[in-house]
Amino acid sequence: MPVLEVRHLRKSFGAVNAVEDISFTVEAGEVFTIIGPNGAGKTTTLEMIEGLQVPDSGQIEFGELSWVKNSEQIKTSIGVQPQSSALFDLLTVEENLDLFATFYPKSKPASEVLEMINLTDQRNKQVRKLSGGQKQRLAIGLAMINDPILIFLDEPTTGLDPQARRNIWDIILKLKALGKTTILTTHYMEEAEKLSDRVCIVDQGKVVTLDTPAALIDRLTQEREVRLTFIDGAEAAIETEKIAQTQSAVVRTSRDGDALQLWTTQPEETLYEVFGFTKGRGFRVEQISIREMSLEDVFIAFTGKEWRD
Ligand SMILES: Nc1ncnc2c1ncn2[C@@H]1O[C@H](COP(=O)(O)OP(=O)(O)OP(=O)(O)O)[C@@H](O)[C@H]1O
Repeated sequence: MPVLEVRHLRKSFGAVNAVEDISFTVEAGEVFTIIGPNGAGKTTTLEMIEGLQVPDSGQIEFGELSWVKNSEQIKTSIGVQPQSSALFDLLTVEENLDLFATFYPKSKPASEVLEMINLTDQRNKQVRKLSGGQKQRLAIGLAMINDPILIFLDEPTTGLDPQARRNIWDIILKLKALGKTTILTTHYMEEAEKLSDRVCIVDQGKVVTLDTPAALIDRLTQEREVRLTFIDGAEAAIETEKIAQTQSAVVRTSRDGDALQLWTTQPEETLYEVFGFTKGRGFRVEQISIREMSLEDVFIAFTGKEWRD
């Protein structure tokens, strides 16, 4: 049974249709990521699900529970890390956790949460003295103090350096290992691709597509881009391009000096042919790379917009 089911959500602010029609289900234990351009309606969608905004229409169900009938039960079983977290700067890390624990009838021991977010050594430090990454880890810790089954992380890594981002990824993976369900929004495509079981792309308040990262990429194209450069210069590239163009798997080619790009639906076959030819002619290949299509290519294909990083 899904832990969350959202059907035909709508929300307008005056003339702005922030959310036009959003439906999806989230299964237990998955990392479900919502991505989309600025203003696509991601935060409004999350806030409606989190009970912070009332939808104009549509249904939100947590298993058998709904906000209308079971708000207290839902509040104890979800954890929310909003985009801008309210941490108490003059309290220590542990005092923040202890304080948040008092908001719930049942909570996890602070020491367990500190371990999860890797802040045990900083437990007695005032929040104002923490780094940006540490503050963000604490914000996630506060979202898990009530031991929720479903955790919402709204852009948890925005503005962090690569190492601090990876530390947050570790927490998300630990939550997954514990069987928790995470709903994530992010502006980092690499993050969506690495962490998510499924990705939901929203644009202009609607779901554009929803699937596993691998399936989304596969659906977009079976092509791979092969790049070759030659030690023997442009002549080798020109001759190899001619041979490549005779193959049915090669969809198109492009050449710039001694660099050749091939787009092929069967990279392995294409490479056998190409190397058979270059070996026979004595052309030496200097570099070769094969690029898979990425989630970023999918995003651009579905929304027509460049990704902002
Ligand atoms: N309280 C509000 N009053 C008026 N308009 C709002 C309000 N909240 C959101 N909007 C508008 O609704 C649209 C969707 O906003 P939302 O914050 O949900 O998008 P988002 O996908 O989360 O964007 P971002 O990636 O920039 O955070 C935007 O046009 C936004 O300006």
